Amino acid sequence: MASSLSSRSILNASKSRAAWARSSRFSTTATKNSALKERLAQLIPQQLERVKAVRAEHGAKSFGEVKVDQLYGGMRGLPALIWDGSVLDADEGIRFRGKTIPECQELLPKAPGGSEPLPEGLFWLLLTGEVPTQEQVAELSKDWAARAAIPSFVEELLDRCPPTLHPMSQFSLAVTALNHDSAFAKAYQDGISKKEYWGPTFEDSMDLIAKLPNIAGRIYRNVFGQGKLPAIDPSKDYSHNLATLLGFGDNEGFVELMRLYITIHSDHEGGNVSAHTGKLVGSALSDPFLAFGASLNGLAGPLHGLANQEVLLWLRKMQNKIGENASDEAVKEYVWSTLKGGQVVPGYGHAVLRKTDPRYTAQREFALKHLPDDPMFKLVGQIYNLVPGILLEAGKAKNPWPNVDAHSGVLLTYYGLTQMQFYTVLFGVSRAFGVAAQLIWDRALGAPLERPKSYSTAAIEKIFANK
Ligand SMILES: CC(=O)SCCNC(=O)CCNC(=O)[C@H](O)C(C)(C)COP(=O)(O)OP(=O)(O)OC[C@H]1O[C@@H](n2cnc3c(N)ncnc32)[C@H](O)[C@@H]1OP(=O)(O)O
Ligand SMILES: O=C([O-])CC(=O)C(=O)O
Repeated sequence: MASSLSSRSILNASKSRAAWARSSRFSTTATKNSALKERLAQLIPQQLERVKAVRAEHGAKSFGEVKVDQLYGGMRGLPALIWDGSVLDADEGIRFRGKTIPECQELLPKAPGGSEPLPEGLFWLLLTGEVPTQEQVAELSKDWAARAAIPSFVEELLDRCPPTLHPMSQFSLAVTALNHDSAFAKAYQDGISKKEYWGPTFEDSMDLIAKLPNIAGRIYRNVFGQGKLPAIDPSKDYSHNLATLLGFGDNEGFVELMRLYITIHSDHEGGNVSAHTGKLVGSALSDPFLAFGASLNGLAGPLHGLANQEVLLWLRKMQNKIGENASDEAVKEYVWSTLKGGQVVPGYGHAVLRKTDPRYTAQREFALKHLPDDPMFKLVGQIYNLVPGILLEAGKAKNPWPNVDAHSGVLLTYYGLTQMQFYTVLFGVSRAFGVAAQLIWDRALGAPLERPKSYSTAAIEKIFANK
């Protein structure tokens, strides 16, 4: 009785959802059989065979020992996940499907007149391992523009948020609410076969990425009072549209920055907080909106994506305290006072990297080209010359070098996007690319529910009592 009641209420809910969708102005007009989806459909059987072969040959082999310290120490270095889009080397930094950032900058298609890679191409690369053609990338831009509208209830939800609610909380709320129209959730309720999971996951992922500029733009304009949101232009690329929705579409430098920014922040292998959270939540067959909403809540932490906001706050506080054009001695003293106050120097250190983050270097090169004389850029350079030495002297941080977040805020500030509380939203727009690509593959390869084993301290004491 209870189960028939609950299935009736699920049925009613899905009927009213369908009625709502018909009545709302939301509709997906995108190409359903895109070239990207067709290419994936060709690649999936090959990858299934490849994984089967790897497991048959190596499945029973050990990957090394696990130390008790790793359980207490945030699982550093623990081999625990499969993530195909990118791999992080401690010294060299990230490679997207085997390609470094400079290689991606060289090989991926560009906008006419532009010199930074289009993130559409990066998404294609993350998903297929292949560099797309200009035409394939242009089709993706059009597809995303066609899917960009957000349901009116999500617009209302955002419009009702108090401007004091952090932009990342608003972002996560809106992305989670997109689950209302999830193709995967609907297909699951309709009894889709496991073998078909990847199809609606692909559609949801494409919708997710496509709708992020409208969500980000609406949050920005609501919170910072920047006027009415313009429409998406189907003839423009994703980054150009994002820039337009934020009010910077006429600034070609900012548009180029968005292309670079979204490309380099997209993916950082699978163990970082936002990527792993998305994969974990997706493993329960929560749809991509629920999974990526969870990713965003992780990205919103100050030790992860929020560090780009923290860097700017820290720089501003420094300037208030010691003035602009401060001497090296004054900057050093300020850095030491941060450490002595028991705080971290934001933008420095990393859980895996042991050298300067190549994403930092890519942004520095962008700055050298577009804003070489900017005083904040010069301050970032001054800090780069001083902080690693101080962190080494302090003796705790395993990596004294800057990460991606040490540089991004200064570039945004230069172009007039000065509201630092918004910075992590842009990181989130980009991170959707990497998380979505892996969610699609996880469903295509039948990745199981994640459920590692945990231990209590008492259990560890007992295990090693007589050893
Ligand atoms: C996109 C990204 O997520 S990139 C990272 C963004 N985050 C930041 O920039 C925040 C500043 N950096 C940090 O807090 C750290 O370096 C993290 C969180 C990124 C990495 O953490 P871990 O892997 O634990 O670093 P590590 O093993 O080097 O930490 C050892 C000690 O050095 C400290 N440490 C590490 N980096 C810093 C730093 N930038 N400033 C001060 N202390 C630091 C740690 O807090 C830790 O102290 P504890 O022993 O008192 O707990
Ligand atoms: O790799 C990490 O742990 C953090 C990071 O730089 C990212 O997620 O971009």
